[in-house]
Amino acid sequence: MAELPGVTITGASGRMGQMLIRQVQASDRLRLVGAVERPDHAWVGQDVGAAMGGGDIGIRVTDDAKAAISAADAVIDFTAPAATLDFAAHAAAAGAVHVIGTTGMTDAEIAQLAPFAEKTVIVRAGNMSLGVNLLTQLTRRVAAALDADFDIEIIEAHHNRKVDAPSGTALMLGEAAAAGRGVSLAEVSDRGRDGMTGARRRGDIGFTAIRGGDIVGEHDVMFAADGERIILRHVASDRSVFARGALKAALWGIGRAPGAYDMLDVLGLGDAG
Ligand SMILES: NC(=O)C1=CN([C@@H]2O[C@H](COP(=O)(O)OP(=O)(O)OC[C@H]3O[C@@H](n4cnc5c(N)ncnc54)[C@H](OP(=O)(O)O)[C@@H]3O)[C@@H](O)[C@H]2O)C=CC1
Ligand SMILES: O=C(O)C1=N[C@H](C(=O)O)C[C@H](O)C1
Repeated sequence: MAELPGVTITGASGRMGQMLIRQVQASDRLRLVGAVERPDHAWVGQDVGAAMGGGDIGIRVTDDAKAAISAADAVIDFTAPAATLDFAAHAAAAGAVHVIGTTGMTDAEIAQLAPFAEKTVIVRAGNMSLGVNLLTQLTRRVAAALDADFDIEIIEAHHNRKVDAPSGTALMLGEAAAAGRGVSLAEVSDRGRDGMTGARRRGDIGFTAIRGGDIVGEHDVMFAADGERIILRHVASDRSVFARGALKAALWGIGRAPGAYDMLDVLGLGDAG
């Protein structure tokens, strides 16, 4: 019987890294072949199952990302922007599918991925859940149906360890709303209100970030007009929704032509806007 496709997980000790390892171990379609952490991390050299508090699973955490990615058909990467760019170079050289969940990347960092997407499949999304990707399509439709009498506000809430704001999901939703309105998000984005801001500019898309406790990820898209409001909401209560999407993306990408893709491609939602 042919071996299952092998997957390497970067940022193995992280919140998402551990969730991804559990999901790959539970999968009957993928097998874990690598677990990467940064040099000097306490987990390096340990069996990743034991490091996570369980029994040995036969995969040692390594700081040799190049070797671990070369040994895999796909790498699933929820880490940090600089690390993701390093892993992209290794994935492109090895022809491994690179599933990127990392958020907080600047436009310049995202642009640096383009040459790697000529060599391998990159699937990148600020949120890998089915629900949020569907919500982007709903947001786009509602924004297209309403004029700028409806102020669009995106409110996101996350745990107190999150380092980037607005969340990657909030930005996806902002892009969807802007696309629905036929405007550029860069031109209408209002991210930082503090002090004497002046009245709200008609047509702006506003962002608010809440950080607290162990909130997994919550996003509201509010369309507020005089006398009425529409609120589209997604609540993630378990990180497995992101991990399951990432595994789906890895499987979808294996054997596909190189290119830059997102979860709408993976989920077949691309034409629903
Ligand atoms: N797209 C999506 O669906 C989702 C995206 N995310 C995003 O995923 C990212 C990670 O989130 P989360 O798991 O909560 O964060 P964590 O901080 O818990 O995990 C990040 C992990 O990446 C590791 N890391 C950072 N740099 C390197 C490196 N150079 N080499 C190897 N490992 C490295 C960190 O190690 P160390 O601790 O030593 O720094 C840590 O283990 C964030 O950008 C988050 O926004 C999260 C959930 C869903
Ligand atoms: O950091 C997180 O936790 C999350 N990050 C993603 C984002 O920035 O939108 C996705 C999810 O909301 C959880």
